[in-house]
Order: sequence, then structure tokens, then C-alpha cells
Amino acid sequence: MSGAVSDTKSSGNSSDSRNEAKRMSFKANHLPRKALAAELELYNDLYESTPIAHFTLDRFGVVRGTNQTGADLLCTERETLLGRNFEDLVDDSSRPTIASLLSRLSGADARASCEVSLLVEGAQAPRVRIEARSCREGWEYRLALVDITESRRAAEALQVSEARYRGLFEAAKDGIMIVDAASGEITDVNPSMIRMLVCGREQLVGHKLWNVPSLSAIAADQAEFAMLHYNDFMHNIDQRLETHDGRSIAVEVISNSYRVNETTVLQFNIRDITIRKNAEDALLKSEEQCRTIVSNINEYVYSVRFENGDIKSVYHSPKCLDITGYTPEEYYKDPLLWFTMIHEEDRNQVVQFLNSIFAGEDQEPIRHRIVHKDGSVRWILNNCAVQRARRGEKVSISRLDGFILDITDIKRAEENIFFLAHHDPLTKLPNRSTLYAKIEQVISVALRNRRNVALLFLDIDGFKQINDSMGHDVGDRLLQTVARKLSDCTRSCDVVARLGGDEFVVVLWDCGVTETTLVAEKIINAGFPLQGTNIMVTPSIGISIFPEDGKDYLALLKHADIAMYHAKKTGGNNFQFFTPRLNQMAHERFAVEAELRRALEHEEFVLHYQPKVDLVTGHFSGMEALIRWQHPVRGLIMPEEFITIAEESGLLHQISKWIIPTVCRQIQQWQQQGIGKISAAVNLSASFFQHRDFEETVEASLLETGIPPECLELELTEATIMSDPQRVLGSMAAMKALGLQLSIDDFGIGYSSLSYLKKLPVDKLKIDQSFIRNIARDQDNAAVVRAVISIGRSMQLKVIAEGVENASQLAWLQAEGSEEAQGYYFSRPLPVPKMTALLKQNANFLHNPRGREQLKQH
Ligand SMILES: Nc1nc2c(ncn2[C@@H]2O[C@H](COP(=O)(O)O[C@H]3[C@@H](O)[C@H](n4cnc5c(=O)[nH]c(N)nc54)O[C@@H]3COP(=O)(O)O)[C@@H](O)[C@H]2O)c(=O)[nH]1
Repeated sequence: MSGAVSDTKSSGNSSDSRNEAKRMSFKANHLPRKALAAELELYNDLYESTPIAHFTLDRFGVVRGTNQTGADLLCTERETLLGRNFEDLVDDSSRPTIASLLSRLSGADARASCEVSLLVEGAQAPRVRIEARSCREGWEYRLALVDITESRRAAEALQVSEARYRGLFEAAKDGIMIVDAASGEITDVNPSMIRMLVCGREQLVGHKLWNVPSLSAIAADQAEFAMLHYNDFMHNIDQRLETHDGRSIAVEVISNSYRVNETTVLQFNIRDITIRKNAEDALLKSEEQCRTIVSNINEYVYSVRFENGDIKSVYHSPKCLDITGYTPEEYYKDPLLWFTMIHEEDRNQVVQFLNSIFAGEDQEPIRHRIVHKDGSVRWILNNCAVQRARRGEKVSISRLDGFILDITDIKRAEENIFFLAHHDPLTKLPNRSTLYAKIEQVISVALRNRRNVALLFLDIDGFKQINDSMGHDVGDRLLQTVARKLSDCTRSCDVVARLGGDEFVVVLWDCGVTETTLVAEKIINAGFPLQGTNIMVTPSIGISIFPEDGKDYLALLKHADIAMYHAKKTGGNNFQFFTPRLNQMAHERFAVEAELRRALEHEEFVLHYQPKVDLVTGHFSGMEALIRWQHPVRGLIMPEEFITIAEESGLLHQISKWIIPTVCRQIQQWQQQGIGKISAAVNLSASFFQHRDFEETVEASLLETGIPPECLELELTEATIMSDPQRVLGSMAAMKALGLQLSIDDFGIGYSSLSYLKKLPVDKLKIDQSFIRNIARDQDNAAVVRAVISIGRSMQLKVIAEGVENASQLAWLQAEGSEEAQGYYFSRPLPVPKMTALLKQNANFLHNPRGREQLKQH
């Protein structure tokens, strides 16, 4: 450490010392010797024991005297110091200082001071302050050395400490602001504070805290500042400051007060937490959003933790209340509550599911039932995943997170869809596909156990007519009644199914002919009451038995169908077991059907015409077209053999579409041959009459041939009319509007009421030939014919009697006033060439036997 010299010019102080010397010399001259000795001793004592080291140097800087303190300071004996150059007693760096000091002392009463480090062998050099003056007119220098080692060290330490704290203050990342507690004036701020508030130092330091707008959030006025001071310590973690460039920053402020040099200061440590706060806010917001989402979604979200084998509820979203009836709090209280509410029949399944999830297997969400707090059973979809925790080598399941969706409605809808897919919606009976599956199952069990299975094929008699005439609602209710009655007549192990329409199947397990007969009789006897009427609707039942009548479902169904057809053919309201004979008949029928198709393709159908006779004139009143099948092998086949099959197979539709234009063309030809205006009647099947093709076919035929419409006559049976009265009536009106003639065929055997008859736009009633046959002998028949003739007359309808085979029948009819007749008596149905010849002869069937000639020839 270098020495330092302070130059002190001689002043009042040097005159004081001069006065002191004078006083001493006066004392020496004037005091008595003893007193003088005592005084000298006192001064000597003071000189030696003073803590100030005194050195007397000659004007060359050589030590001429020192006190004990000087020797002690240099850790040596006084004698070793005497005669040494004082410069040698200081360290190297201090020597120039001593040289400078001594040079300044040269002159009387000069004074100077400096700081130097002494040179002490083997010890730390003491630092001393030297106050020096020259004495004896500059021949001697007196130096007073004060040891300032400790004070200098303390000052240095203080300096270091101050520098350290200043460094901390300057380098601190937080803003630091020092405020005088009494005045509120900001006395210091660190750079971070300035940066944080984006301002200059001068905008803060020297200002009252509350006058700095950016700090108003800390203390808006003096009163608030006083409160801060009063509180001594304050920690505010949620404050916002406005920076000088207009931004809002989030800060955490800590203030405390302490005393410095008798004054109290407040120190504010201000940390910019904007980024953290924003992140926290964003996190809070996102957590809030998540919570809102989770609270509002339809799923019940849950999370449970596993801790040392215990289950702890972590989270249960509010939706759990809706789905399970329990609140989240109830789950937090009892983490096993969730397990206890699983439907007991589904518990094993859920345990298996959880085990496989825990084992790390991929699992589809599980569907199972729970028992709601209100006792109702709910279906839920439970989807979960496990979280694993690793502790060293050990991996354990730490959490189970999942969501639960109430699928009760979906499940019900699925069950409904499943039911609808497998059942008939009207009767709720199994449908065709379910029946197939069930019967296959029943057959395989029967095969293994050598048991019989009976299949009953049931069709409701006259269902179409009921449905058409009484409406579909009545028909539907009838089908429901049939379903119920069939179920009542069978056991739970049997199967009752609806195939569609009015067709039902009953499968009887382990039933042979005897048992099946009993069940069939039970069904027939039960009958099916038609709602709102006294009518008991009846079924026709065909029965096939496994294994005799078929080894599989299709064979059994086909054979039962054949048997049912036979039951229907034999009048309905009965049951018929399948027999090989029935099978043969069915085969024959199928063969005919196939042949009919071929016949249609090869145009093997021909029309024969039978005259209708005017009983007044005896001439043609018209004719009836009657179909024949000119079979290439079997010859001419009469309609009785094929019409029904054609009708049932739908072929009659095609045939009728051929008949109408053929008849029209024939009339046209006869007209072209000059035969004159002749009409021909066509028999119409109910199905064709109701078909949309019908009106089109008639119109097209009339248009094509140009024959007068009244030359075409349509014969409809009462059954045709009653099959769908509304529709048929509409078509009849349309035909009438075209100008066609309409007649009711086979009149008298049906059930036309007179009131209904009045509504029909018909021209003619054709009395069924069954009444004519025994007309002379059978009073009832005669009465019917008389009544029909009378009805015709009263309703201004023509009446024609068919099936007239002999003169007496003719005579009877003539006597009763019948206007027209048709029958073998006049002529059998004739092929076109013969009919053409007859027409050309203009035969009189009453007087001229030529008509009857035709009968003989035919
Ligand atoms: N939908 C259609 N049905 C038709 C058509 N052609 C005929 N048929 C129907 O077939 C049934 C049998 O007809 P068919 O064998 O031709 O017999 C007709 C006459 O031959 C027979 N007839 C006439 N006179 C007498 C007689 O004096 N004695 C007697 N035993 N039979 C006689 O009657 C049948 C005509 O009856 P109808 O039709 O009621 O006038 C028959 O039901 C035909 O309707 C066709 O093209 N389409």
C-alpha cells in the first residue's frame, strides 16, 4: 500500500506549540527543582505510554528518538531504531511518500502528514498515519504515528461490502427502488427497474413515489404510501403497473423498511411476472375451458388413482350425477362406489375387461349395465386407459382415466332395430329370416335326438276380400288376432312366425301326426273373430312333418304349402297333411304352368265363339268368346283345365291381353266380311280387370280396329265385382263411358245385394247355367230364374239365360219372358271358320234347325 502525504501549512496550530514550549521553558526556569522533576516524570510517562508512536528525526531523516509505542509498533527494541534512516522503517511503496514528507518539513514550523505502511519483519505491515512537524528551526522533525491498520481495514471492508451490494443492486434482475420513508422520495432505482418501466432514471429518482404515474398501483397518494411504511413489510403478488410506453405488466412487489444513518428507507423489490402470469392465466383459462367442456359434454369423465393398493378418486365430472345418480362428492368419499353400481350380471365381464386393460391389452370400449341410484338399469359405454408409473425396475398402474357415455337409448334403439329386423312389426312374431334360423336349429336338434318336427303352413281364407272390402285396418287387426290365437294354441318351445301377408307358419317341436292333428284342430276350432262383425274367419292349414316330408326347412315349407293349397282348394277351414299324391298334383300343376308359358310364347291359344240368341227374333243377339288351348300333343284343351292355374300363376293377365285385341280384330274382320254389326262378349278375370293394363288394352284395341265400342261386351262375375268393389266400379264406369256393354256373369250364385246392383253400370244379367239345368223340375231354381228376370225387367236390364240345352228349357224361359239365351241347344262354342259360316247364314235359331245342326256337328 502506497503512502499518502497531506500537506499542512503551519497555522494557528504551530503557534500553539511554540507557546507550549515557552510555557515549558518558563516552568523549568521558574518552578522549584522537585516540582520540575515531578512534572518531567509525568510528561515522560505520558510520552511513553501514549498510544501514539513518536519519532524524532534529524533534518536528514535519521531517527534520533522514539517512545516505547514507536518501538512496539515496529516490533523491535527502541535502541535498534535509533540512528536508522526513517525511510528504511517503511515498506518500499511508502518510501517516496516519506521522502516527500521530509522534503515538506524542511523549513521552520512546517507541518505535513501522510499515510504509509511500516516495515515489520515477520508480521503484517501496520498502516499508520503520520502527523509531522519541524522543530528547532527546521533542525529536527517530530513525527506522531497513529496506527490506522484496523480502521483502514474496516473502511476497506466497508468499501468492498458496499461495492458488492451495489453490484447486486445494479445487476439484480428484479427492479429495486429505494424510497425515503419520511418524504416518499425515490432515492435510488436499479437498471432493471428502469428497463421494466421503460423510462429514464430521472423520471423516477427524486420524485415522490405517488407522483410517478407508472407506480400509482403501488401507492396512489401519500396516504397509501404511509400505509406501506406502516406495514413495514408487504408482499403483493397480484399487481399491475403501467409502463411508460403504455403497456400493462404484472408484477410481484415486496417492500420492506430499514434504517440507514438515522433515516428510514423503504426498499421495493419488483419482479416482472407478466410472462408467468400470462402463462398462468392461459393455463387457468384452458383449465377452465377444459372444465367447462368436460362439464358440458355428454360423457361422464373420471379419473382414479392407485396408491399402495388403494383406489382414490381424482376426478368425476358433474355428468356422473345424470348418468349414475351419484354426485362427484359421493365418489370422492367412496372410490369403490363405481364398482358396486355395476349390474351384477355384468360384473365378471367388467372385471375381465379391466384385467386385460391392466395387462396392457388393447380393448374396445366395454358396454355394460349399471344400476342407477334411482334403481333403474342403464346401459353405458365405458372407455378407459391406464397410466403407468415406473419406480426403478418396477412399473405399476398409477391411474385409470376414462369416460362413460349413457347408451341406454341407443341400446334400446338397437334392440328395437334388432327386433324389427327379426320380427314382423304388425304381429311382433318372428319374421321369415328368424323363422329360417330357428327352424334350422330345431331341425338339427331333432336330427340328433331322432324327434319329429311339424311345420304348419297357415293361410287365412278370403283374407284379400276382407282386406279390400273392409279396409286395411280391419285386415291388420285380424292378422294380430291370428298371431295371438296361434301363440295361445302352441307351447313356448314351439315357434309361431309370420311369413308375410296372411301366411303364418307354426313349428311344433317333437310332434308327430297325432299331436299335430290335435294342435291343428285346436287352431281350426279357435277361429278368428273379425272385429266389429259376427264373422269368424277361418284358416287353411297345410302340414309337413320332419323328417318324412322333408329334411330341411325349404322342403318342409314347400310341402306344407302344397298341402295348404289343397286344403284351400277343398273349401278352406280345414287342415291337410302333405302326401305324395298332393306332391304329384302340385308337380302336375307346376308342369301345366310351365306348359302354359310355352303355349303363350308359341301362340297356342285360340278363341271359339258361342252364339247368344234373341228369343224374340231367333237371330244372333251376340256371341261369347271362349278360350281353348290347341295343345300340339294333347289336342284341344278346355279352359276348365288351365284357367285356374293360369289365373293363380298370373299368366291369365298375359292371356287376357291377347284375348281382347283378338276379339276386336275378329269383330272387325266379320264386319269387313259384310256380316254386319255383331257384338262379342269377353270373360274377364278379376285380377286383369283391376290391373292398370286393362283400360289401356281395351282402348288400344278399339282404336286399332275402329269397331263400335258397343260391339265389345265384358262379362264379369259377381265374385270379380266383389273382390274390390270400389276399384271394379271405377273401371266399370270407365268402360261404360267408352261405350262398352257390361254384363254380370253367373248371376244368382253370388251375393250381390239389390241395393248394390243398382249402383253398377251394367246392361245385362246372365243367369248362371246351374239354375237352367233342372229348371222344369227344381222349383227353387225356377224361382231364382223368375226372380232374376223380374229384377232385370224392373231395373231395365237385359236378362240372358245360359246353359240352355233343350227345347223344354227354352220353352220355359220364353214363357217366363226371358229375352236372350245361350246354350248347346242353339250351338256349342265354334271355331272362327264355323262361326263365320253360321253368321253368314244369318241363322234363325228358333225356327231354323241349322243352329242345332251345328250342335250335332260339333
Ligand atoms: N277369364 C276367362 N274365362 C274363360 C274364358 N273362356 C272361357 N272361360 C271360362 O272357362 C269356363 C269354362 O268355359 P268353357 O269350357 O268354354 O264353357 C263355356 C261354355 O262352353 C259352357 N256352355 C255354354 N252352353 C252350355 C250348355 O248348354 N251346357 C253346358 N254344360 N255348358 C255350356 O259354359 C261356359 C261359358 O260360361 P260363362 O262364361 O259363364 O258364360 C267358364 O267359366 C268360362 O267363363 C276366357 O277367355 N277368359
